[in-house]
Amino acid sequence: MVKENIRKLYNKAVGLQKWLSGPSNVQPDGPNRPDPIYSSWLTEHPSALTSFHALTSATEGKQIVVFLDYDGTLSPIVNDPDRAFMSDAMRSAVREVAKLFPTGIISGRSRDKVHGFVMLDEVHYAGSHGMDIMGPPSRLNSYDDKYQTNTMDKKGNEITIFQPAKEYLPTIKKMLEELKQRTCDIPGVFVEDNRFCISVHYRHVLNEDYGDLDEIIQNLLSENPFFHLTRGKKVLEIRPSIEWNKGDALVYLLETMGFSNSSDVVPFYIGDDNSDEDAFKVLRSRGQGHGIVVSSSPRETSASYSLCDPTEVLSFLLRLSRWGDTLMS
Ligand SMILES: O=P(O)(O)OC[C@H]1O[C@H](O[C@H]2O[C@H](CO)[C@@H](O)[C@H](O)[C@H]2O)[C@H](O)[C@@H](O)[C@@H]1O
Repeated sequence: MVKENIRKLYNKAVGLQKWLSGPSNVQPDGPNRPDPIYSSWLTEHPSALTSFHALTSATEGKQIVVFLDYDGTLSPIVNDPDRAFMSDAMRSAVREVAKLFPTGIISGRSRDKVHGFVMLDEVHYAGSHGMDIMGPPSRLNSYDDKYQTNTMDKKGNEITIFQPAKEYLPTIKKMLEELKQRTCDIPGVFVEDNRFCISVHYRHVLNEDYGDLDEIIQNLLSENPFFHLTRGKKVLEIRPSIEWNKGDALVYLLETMGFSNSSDVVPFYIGDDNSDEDAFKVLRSRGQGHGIVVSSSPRETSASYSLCDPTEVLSFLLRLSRWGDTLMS
């Protein structure tokens, strides 16, 4: 009860601060304008950069595994989803990290699209919010064989593809076409095919048209009751209602990497959006590793640490690889 009241007060304070600072995102204040609410949030979710020593010293003798979200984490949020490119510096930092620690990228994008942006063969990919995983070769029999295929990648390496929403693909394709057709008269809508889920971007939709878009989506969902809606940054996402999310993908990848029951593994998960909270929750409930939320304003999160933006993510990854290098030498 007391905890609940504190949470309500905290939310009110955050709401009040957002209202005072206008409609745009609250940015962390520079050194000249200390932001008390952000500072107080940082005491709960310390910067992974300033806490780097604490974060890594507890990993001695253990295997670090790195999980990364894509949009808003490895690339900045931009107006055009097709142009959310990753910088060469970020790519090289991820490559260096992946040489030292097993690394997976878990994105809401389709697996092919996120691979196309990242362009690294050193990492494992999970697209469609974890519903399309390309991981190490797996003989895991706790997962249904009908969703798991052992195959070879383009370079002849053994891999496993795990697609727990496989049977919904034909319906998703129909829904995608329906949505494109039904929203074509609403200026600014962008319907993105993420293979096992559909992203409906409304960043460029006028406020007065939003109601029409919402109605179209609600109608489509009532015609397809086995699907539900989740929300991200100016995006509505239609997903099959299976019990599978980024947190499950993290567990699956850990298992296929050979760390299923290991207490000697420390997973780091870095992400910025609502869907990443599923992974933070898994780490918290397993009492394992560290969730690191990318956010420049206070928000409710199950992550323990924070980074302000992708630039800080880059600094963190560079530091991690430098630190990892010293361990190897
Ligand atoms: O799980 P993620 O890798 O973070 O993907 C989540 C969604 O990210 C993309 O949309 C977001 O980023 C766009 C580019 O910066 C931005 O324009 C959009 O407003 C954001 O919502 C992506 O386009 C979606 O498909 C992903 O599901």
